[in-house]
Amino acid sequence: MGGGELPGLLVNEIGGIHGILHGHVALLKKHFYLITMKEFLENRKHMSKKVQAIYLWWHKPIINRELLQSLPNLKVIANSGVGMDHLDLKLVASFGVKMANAPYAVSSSTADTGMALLLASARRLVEGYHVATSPGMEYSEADLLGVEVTGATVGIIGMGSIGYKIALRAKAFEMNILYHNRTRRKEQEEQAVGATYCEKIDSLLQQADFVMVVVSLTPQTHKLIGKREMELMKPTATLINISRGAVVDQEALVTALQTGVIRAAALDVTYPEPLPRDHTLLKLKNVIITPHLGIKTDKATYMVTEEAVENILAALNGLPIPSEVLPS
Ligand SMILES: O=CC(=O)O
Repeated sequence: MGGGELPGLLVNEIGGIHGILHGHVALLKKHFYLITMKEFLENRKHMSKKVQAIYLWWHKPIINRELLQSLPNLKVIANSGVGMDHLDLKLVASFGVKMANAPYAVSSSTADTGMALLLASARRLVEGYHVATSPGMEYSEADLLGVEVTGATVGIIGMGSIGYKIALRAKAFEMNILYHNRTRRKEQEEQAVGATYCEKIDSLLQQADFVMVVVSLTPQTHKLIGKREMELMKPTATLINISRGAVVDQEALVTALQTGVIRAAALDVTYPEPLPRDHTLLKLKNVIITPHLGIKTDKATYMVTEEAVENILAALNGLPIPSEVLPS
């Protein structure tokens, strides 16, 4: 069995779709005795006492009451990303277990995903790809006319670390920047990226050519962007969502895209993920969808593991957890 004195870390699997990447195993093994869910389930009695921490990779393993009840020595659950909507925070806290996310590691790569979608939609990259790779395909010049990004207005909803990095990038593209956030950023921070605060989301929606949704999914932000909000947007505006699918009312979005209420959408997140094969969103020409590419770069995924290691070690040593998440 092995494991020595190292604290036991439960992970869903190594490799595969829901498993930590092989390149991270050495880093984790330096600090922890790794236990996969398969090993745990095969030898539950022995393993359950060893587990002191869980590392969630893409929402796995699934944390429920039964699992929490079976882990008497569990002290902390560390997430490999920033969004914690997949976890019942109150339930976990009721077991005296701490939680942490990884906001620093993900901010640049996720902001890049947002900008990539903005540019791809503005300049009709996907339609252009189909034209270029289908010789003989009929199209008119007008079919590929895009929207000029320079001088356009981006409205960022959610100005946390990812939103701020989007503003930095938008500034480099000479865009006008509006933002909405629960709390206003400091004046120096606004000035550094040239961002203007909109206290009301409505005024941002009315002015933006590109609306970028970056908020976390909470009961307060569920379907934050619905029919009413889309109708406030300009008919020439594009909606970009890199947060969670459920922040946007997807039925309302389909109608808005079909009836010209808004120009286009670019979505890295949907509900469910992936969408069923026959979903209308997959058939609309004015939509770009990517499979939750968010943080997925080699560097960012490694950094989330480093951030998780830091968080877990702090929790196990009774020190303040750098990115602790508390139930609200
Ligand atoms: O989706 C990615 C994250 O929550 O960091």
